Amino acid sequence: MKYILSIDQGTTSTRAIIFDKHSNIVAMASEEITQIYPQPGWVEHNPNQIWVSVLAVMARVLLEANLKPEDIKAVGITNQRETTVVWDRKTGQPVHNAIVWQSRQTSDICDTLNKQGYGPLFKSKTGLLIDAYFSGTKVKWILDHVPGARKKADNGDLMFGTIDTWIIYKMTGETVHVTDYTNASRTLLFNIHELKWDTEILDILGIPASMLPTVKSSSEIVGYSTPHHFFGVKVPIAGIAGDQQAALFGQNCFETGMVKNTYGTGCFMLMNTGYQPIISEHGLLTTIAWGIDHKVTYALEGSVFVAGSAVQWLRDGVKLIQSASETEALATSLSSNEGVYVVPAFVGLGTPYWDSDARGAIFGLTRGTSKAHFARGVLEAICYQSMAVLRAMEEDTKLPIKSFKVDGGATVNRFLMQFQADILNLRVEQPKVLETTALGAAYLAGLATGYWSSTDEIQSSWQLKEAYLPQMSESTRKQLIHGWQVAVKAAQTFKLK
Ligand SMILES: Nc1ncnc2c1ncn2[C@@H]1O[C@H](COP(=O)(O)OP(=O)(O)O)[C@@H](O)[C@H]1O
Ligand SMILES: O=P(O)(O)OC[C@H](O)CO
Repeated sequence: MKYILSIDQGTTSTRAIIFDKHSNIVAMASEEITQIYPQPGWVEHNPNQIWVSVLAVMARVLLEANLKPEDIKAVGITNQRETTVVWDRKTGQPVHNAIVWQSRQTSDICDTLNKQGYGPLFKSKTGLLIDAYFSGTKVKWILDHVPGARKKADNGDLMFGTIDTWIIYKMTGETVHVTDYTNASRTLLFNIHELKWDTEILDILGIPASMLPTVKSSSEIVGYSTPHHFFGVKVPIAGIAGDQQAALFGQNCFETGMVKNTYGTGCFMLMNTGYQPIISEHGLLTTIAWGIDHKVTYALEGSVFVAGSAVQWLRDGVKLIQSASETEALATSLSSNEGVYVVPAFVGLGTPYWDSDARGAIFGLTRGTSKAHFARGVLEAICYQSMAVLRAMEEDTKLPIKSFKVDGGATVNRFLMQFQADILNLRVEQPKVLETTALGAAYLAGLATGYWSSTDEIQSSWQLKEAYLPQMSESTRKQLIHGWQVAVKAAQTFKLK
């Protein structure tokens, strides 16, 4: 019997997971990644540490599963998106740390580009906003700031990659320089309509095309590990996708109108919008869901910046609780929010509000307000914010929501899931395998190598753990949503400058 090994290189850790043909997890290994904060607002990783962590978790997961390297049919790779590595073609060594997606060090470059009026051009070509989040300005920053980098780049001596590209380059003995459609679509350099690197944008940012990887399908053999890097065996690397897109695939959102929402530090929501890109009028990003057999499926994406991190704030900031799981009992100890709303706009508000100056607020306090109201308010806020993203998707696409599937660490909270179903008035589906990101990459690799024959076969092994059904009356739902909208508006009007 053969297995698929997925590498999930995330912001805080690198994981390797082995799956069997029935989508079961056979074994898992993970390793933390050091967060480097050179200046306030900057976040970097050491690319060599990332690569070593990949080697380590691959070895440990095989050991854990008691499998031989020969038992692995194919490897799938999924990764934190947008994070940028630039390295020297001759030495294979990075010229700078990886600049992480969260890092704001290129916000000045973005401000300038926005002031120059480039926003609409970039959006129409890439589906994205000009923001420090995406890779393009990070590459420019490295070329502008690392001594000698620009000259080397002009001579064709530098290579750029997102984390998938970097891992594959290393795994193939520094021979293969590729990425896939999903990761390319997060760089701000890729034309999502023409499906090629955009020369006009490259010129504006001063990035030579010679640095860029070849863009491949998300499900095809892009190369083989050198035996040296996979314990004596040559194994095909057959699936690549950015982590949110991999989760969409792992959740089997194969049809238009299917949505997944991941509840972690923040929430990432993606909706399959089919074969045509939809440019949002409500602050959503247009992105590539996957490309298979050179046919591309698109998605709309929206994010809630503060979700589980507001629960962490209850625990570590105001110290009202000792563990995240306490919030569930606290929230259910009340029969309603009793008019208390928490707006956790700690870093501004994302989709569809887009108000970076907004700050958090709590409304409706009375002498009877207790920590239960705070806990309930925080959990409710995650659901109201997710609702706002979903409503934006509905308005942009005019599509009915075919399914709403959830994953991520906070989905263990049953109050949260039930309240989400109630507020959306929608069935909320939680899968048995919550490692949907790694599973998505495994599916992509397995499809390319005949391990699974089709998405139909995959669908037959996808298992539902629990479906939360809406139970709230229409009038209560309306009243609660109205309260939230008033609270958000009030939070947005509180500006000290
Ligand atoms: N029982 C719970 N109730 C509410 N939130 C929770 C619970 N357990 C974990 N969380 C939140 O989920 C987040 C962790 O989820 P995870 O998917 O691991 O996040 P990430 O991948 O973003 O690090 C944390 O922010 C934590 O506060
Ligand atoms: O590493 P994660 O799971 O926090 O995901 C990061 C996202 O891909 C950033 O866009």
